[in-house]
Amino acid sequence: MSDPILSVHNLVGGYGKMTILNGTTFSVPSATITTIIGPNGAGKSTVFKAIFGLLKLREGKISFAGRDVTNLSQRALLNAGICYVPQGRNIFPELSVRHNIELGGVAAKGIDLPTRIEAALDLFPALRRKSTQQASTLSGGEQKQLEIARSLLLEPKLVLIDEPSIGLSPLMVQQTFDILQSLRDRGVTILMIEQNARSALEISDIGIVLELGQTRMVDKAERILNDPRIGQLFLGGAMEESAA
Ligand SMILES: Nc1ncnc2c1ncn2[C@@H]1O[C@H](COP(=O)(O)OP(=O)(O)OP(=O)(O)O)[C@@H](O)[C@H]1O
Repeated sequence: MSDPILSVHNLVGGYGKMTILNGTTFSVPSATITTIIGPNGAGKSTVFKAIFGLLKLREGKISFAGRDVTNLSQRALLNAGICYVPQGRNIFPELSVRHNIELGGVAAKGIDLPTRIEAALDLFPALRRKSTQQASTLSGGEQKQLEIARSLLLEPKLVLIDEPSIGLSPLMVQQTFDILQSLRDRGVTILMIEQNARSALEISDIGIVLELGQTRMVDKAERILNDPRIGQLFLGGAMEESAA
């Protein structure tokens, strides 16, 4: 496995007096898909907020591409090559598909925006077909693809993507995961959070199990998939259910 592009070490932080991250530590190898799984409330989204500078840490260190990026601003993190696709729908419904993609790059100086938009559309044939339509007319899966396309305009090295499969049909989930795999094959590192644990681990290189703000397991995704303890860790046996 390649060297880590991202390392988080002993992260401690939360909301007000509430501590959510309790010494979270893991590394993400370059050009892999790494998926974080864990029960509701484990702190998965909070880790992403910490990495993307949306949550000030009380302790810990985040290194990216050999550089300390702890508590940097979002602008600085975007410039460093990290982008973040949050949970839920985050598009501008009234604007066209193309215009939504363009917004991913407008703040950047000195980039060839039309070329980057074309490169993003090349990866998403459905978006190309509908590029002049209002984004509100896209299906849920296409809207998620639009968010991913927009996030690529700054040519990130690392994409943080939080539960991309929520609300999507199994076919759209598979299409979205296919896109993540093709990005990985182009050298982009993907760090994903997924409740749809089995499907996500099946396309991942590394799995991380987070519980109560602590890393319980980091291993090859295949080993996590086959680990009998995972069902128990999932409080309700999410893995067992999906395996049934
Ligand atoms: N802005 C906030 N203010 C206060 N508490 C919050 C905030 N965001 C999250 N929390 C709390 O922090 C804890 C961890 O939340 P987080 O969203 O990181 O968990 P998660 O593992 O991503 O869960 P899920 O799988 O349900 O999305 C939860 O108890 C949640 O209620």
